[in-house]
Amino acid sequence: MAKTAIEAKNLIKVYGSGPQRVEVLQGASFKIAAGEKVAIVGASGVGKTTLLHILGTLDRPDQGQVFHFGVDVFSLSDRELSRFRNQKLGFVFQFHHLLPEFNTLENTMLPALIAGKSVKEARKMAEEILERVGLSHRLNHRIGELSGGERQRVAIARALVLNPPVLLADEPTGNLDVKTAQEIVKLFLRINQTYATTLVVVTHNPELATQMDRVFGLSAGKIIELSKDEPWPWNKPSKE
Ligand SMILES: Nc1ncnc2c1ncn2[C@@H]1O[C@H](COP(=O)(O)OP(=O)(O)OP(=O)(O)O)[C@@H](O)[C@H]1O
Repeated sequence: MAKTAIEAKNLIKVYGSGPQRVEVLQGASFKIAAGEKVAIVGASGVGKTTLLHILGTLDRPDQGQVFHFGVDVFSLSDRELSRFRNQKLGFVFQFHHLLPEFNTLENTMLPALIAGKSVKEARKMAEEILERVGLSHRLNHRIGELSGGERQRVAIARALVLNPPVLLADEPTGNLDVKTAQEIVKLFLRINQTYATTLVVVTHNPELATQMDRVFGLSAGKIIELSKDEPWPWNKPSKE
């Protein structure tokens, strides 16, 4: 059986207090195998981004644990955690968060430089992954000179430059037209096949969600595994 890449145990996360109190996660637990592709879906505001940030150690749960390949990540020191995030996780955000004053190549090199690679090594790694995502002809373009789909591909290349075992993506097709979104879906599938990268994708896009191995629904603070063939609970027609 495949190794467990990510295990979430009884995650609890509450924002605010008094009337502002929102119990976002109320005991979310699940396991994701190494090399698996999982979508997280759910109604707007239900807590998907919060959950993804906790899985990616960008935010901490109030209670519960997250293990990446058996490592209890929130038991690491801040320094160890930064290193872990840089080397073991790739992030793709809805609004790509690229640095506009730098070009495609420089943006992609950045995680490798932070990891201590030489400029020469970082450049080679960035060029390789940019070729993989079909951007070899845009290396010297600044971010503002790229299309939405190209920017998202730079963001994916940057997330993958150190070949992390886990890629976390938040609405990666959210701002793209249908055709460009389909290209990004294909790219994710190719990356998963080529590098056996474990993929966790938060999305409202059914086309992306149903291409994953499993679909997790976040509802009332808990994770339920959904069948890909039935309408998801919040999409069911109302009985009235
Ligand atoms: N820093 C915060 N302080 C207080 N409340 C917050 C904070 N971050 C998120 N929330 C609240 O927690 C809930 C979950 O937010 P989250 O962004 O995780 O939802 P989501 O499922 O990703 O939503 P969407 O699909 O609309 O992007 C929302 O009700 C939101 O208003």
